[in-house]
Amino acid sequence: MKALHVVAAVIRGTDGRILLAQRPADKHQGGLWEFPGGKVEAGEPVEAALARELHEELDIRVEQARPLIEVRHDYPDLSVLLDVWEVSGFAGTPRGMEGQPLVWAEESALDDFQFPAANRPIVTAARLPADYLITPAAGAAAELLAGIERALARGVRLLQLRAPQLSVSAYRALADEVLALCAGRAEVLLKGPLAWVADFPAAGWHLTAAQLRELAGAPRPLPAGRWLAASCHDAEELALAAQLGVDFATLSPVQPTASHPGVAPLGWERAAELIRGFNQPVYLLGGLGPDERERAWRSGAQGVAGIRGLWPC
Ligand SMILES: Nc1nc2c([nH]c(=O)n2[C@H]2C[C@H](O)[C@@H](COP(=O)(O)OP(=O)(O)OP(=O)(O)O)O2)c(=O)[nH]1
Ligand SMILES: [Mg+2]
Repeated sequence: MKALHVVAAVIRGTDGRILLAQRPADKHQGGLWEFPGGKVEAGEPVEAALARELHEELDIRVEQARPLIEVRHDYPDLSVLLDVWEVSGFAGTPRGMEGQPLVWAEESALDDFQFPAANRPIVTAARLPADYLITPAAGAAAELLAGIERALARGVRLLQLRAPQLSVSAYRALADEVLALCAGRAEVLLKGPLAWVADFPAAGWHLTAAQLRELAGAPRPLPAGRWLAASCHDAEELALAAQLGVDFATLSPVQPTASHPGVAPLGWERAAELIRGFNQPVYLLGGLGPDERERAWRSGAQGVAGIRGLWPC
């Protein structure tokens, strides 16, 4: 089958809205909305292709960009590798140089647009931040709550409430408080038995690798509007996560960690290779913090997950 390498851009305005363009009716995936971009030419560096396509199609000059996600998709007639970058700085005012309609869409309104089938993971990646905070496995409920409040003040937008130090009833009570505190400010994923899912309708769910294995072959246990993530450590778990339809995964441990001294780390190269085989956003985890965010992006990840550096002491 014909294979295409395409570069596409999630272009974000200063108000957070995202620029979409409508594909001409007579082209492949015609009439659908897309993230602006086009074919990478033979031998052309991807970043150069990004700059060229956005200049040709929108008359803008890219000033700030970082890799967001790579998506592989097989259409019946064509297989595409979409190399998606987030563009957060540009010069000029975008205009449709090929006559294509443009629209600045709110993140929350992206579901109202019809995209090509390959774009689902891109929409997910566009909605997720670069950092995924996991709460520390020590401390009383009140301390965790105070820490989360400080993290919110610092701009944390996605967090996993993990508190193995608490009893079941203390965890569930804390979950209610955390969800109330985070409402409208950050997305919260809980950990625990799937039997609890209906008790916390505002929460997403973060599955352990053991839960993933138990769910093998089952349908997605949460509706599409609620975040579903899973902890993965190898290709097999990533495959189970993909099969279950998770929105994103964590992949660990990338580096040695004090909390899991006996576990061999994946290392950066293996992590990047595993990410290439998985079509949804991945947060890298294990001995990482904001200092490794850039390296995580270059490895194909959405960003970093963790406590260190993200948890405000
Ligand atoms: N730009 C872009 N292409 C996408 C998206 N989703 C998706 O499946 N595609 C597919 C559709 C096309 O098969 C291919 C992009 O090719 P294209 O026709 O836009 O390439 P181009 O801009 O270089 O166009 P042309 O000069 O060849 O006319 O990738 C998306 O969000 N943005
Ligand atoms: Mg194009």
